[in-house]
Amino acid sequence: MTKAILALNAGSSSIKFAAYRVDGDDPGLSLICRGLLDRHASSAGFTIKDAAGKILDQAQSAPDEQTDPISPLLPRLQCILGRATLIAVGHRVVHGGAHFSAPILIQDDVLQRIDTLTPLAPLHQPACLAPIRALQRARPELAQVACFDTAFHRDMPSVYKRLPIPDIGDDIHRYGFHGLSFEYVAAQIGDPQKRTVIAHLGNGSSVCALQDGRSINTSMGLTPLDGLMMATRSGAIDPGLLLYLLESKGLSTQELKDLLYRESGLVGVSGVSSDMRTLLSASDQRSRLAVDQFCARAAEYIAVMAVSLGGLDRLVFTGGIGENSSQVRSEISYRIRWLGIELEEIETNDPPAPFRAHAARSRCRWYQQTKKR
Ligand SMILES: Nc1ncnc2c1ncn2[C@@H]1O[C@H](COP(=O)(O)OP(=O)(O)O)[C@@H](O)[C@H]1O
Ligand SMILES: CC(=O)OP(=O)(O)O
Ligand SMILES: [Mg+2]
Repeated sequence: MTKAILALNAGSSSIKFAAYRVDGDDPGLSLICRGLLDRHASSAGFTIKDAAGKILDQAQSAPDEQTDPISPLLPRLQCILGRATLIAVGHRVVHGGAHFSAPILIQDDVLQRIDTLTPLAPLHQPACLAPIRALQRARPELAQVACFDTAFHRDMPSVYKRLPIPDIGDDIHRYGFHGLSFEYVAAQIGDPQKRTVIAHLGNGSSVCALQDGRSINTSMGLTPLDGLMMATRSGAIDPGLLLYLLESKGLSTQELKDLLYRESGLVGVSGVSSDMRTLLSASDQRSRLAVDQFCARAAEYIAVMAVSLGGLDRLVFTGGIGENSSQVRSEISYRIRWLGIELEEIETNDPPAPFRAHAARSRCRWYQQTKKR
């Protein structure tokens, strides 16, 4: 029997997935297909491509992703898998809280614990849980495994992990997110002795400082609301503003949550869109300001990470914006040119695919993860 496994990454604006054939007993994996289910209103739909990038299946309108994002895709996926039998699914789960710092087989108690973390990641935990529950109903025989974004940051030193507040609970500290992405990039680029900052710029954005291949600091904290300005999230903001809005402007907790998680960031400043593609092609002042602010905040946090590392040897861009927008990469790099880095695009096979190096006239090397959808 040919076996296959599915990897699912439920992000805040998309679900990405990839199916792999499990080859032999010594588990080698070969990519069968990969896909993207886009939740943006302007580009909603899904695409499935084979390993060479050829489109195998496509539809314009996204399935009802809130209630059941994945079941409508299953028969289409099975068609592509042919006679290969799907045996397991690995899920990216954004918050692992204090309980989970390694992948775990999902059983009812695990599911409940993941759900209790919803207040700490309200855009993400429900988006991660929906496909897990849908697959439990549709394919109860499948093994489902949760892999946590927070796990990569578990050994951050106390100076960056601790929140500067009194002790109010062992589980209240900075966690950091996008860990699966950072871990993958770290493995791909090698040379762990280099002081490296990875900028994951997507619908959610964060940066990570890597020393000896491990996370020592990152811009997100207890929740994925901290740090950089994002598509719909404010990022770090004066905590006094929150008290003022609650006390003096009469906002309810729900209104405040919506404001910070869904109505701020690129969409809040531009008043137009949360999608960087739309803003880059717009010419109005507010869209321009939103892009400038996004780049300025990203540059500021890269500099913060460089302080944690005591310098910077290498900067890596990844995520939907980081991979695809040379304009954003250039604008950010211009703002941190004083760190002694210049952006010069060169193509090289070193480091290995899927990275393309941008390098390196002075002390820093730049990488871009190439499009592989
Ligand atoms: N060519 C592009 N230029 C600029 N931004 C892009 C481009 N392609 C995708 N993006 C941005 O990437 C974002 C999605 O990032 P991604 O990391 O894929 O999302 P998620 O956080 O949901 O996983 C989109 O909202 C869009 O703004
Ligand atoms: C943690 C986070 O912000 O994830 P995403 O980029 O998928 O929104
Ligand atoms: Mg993402």
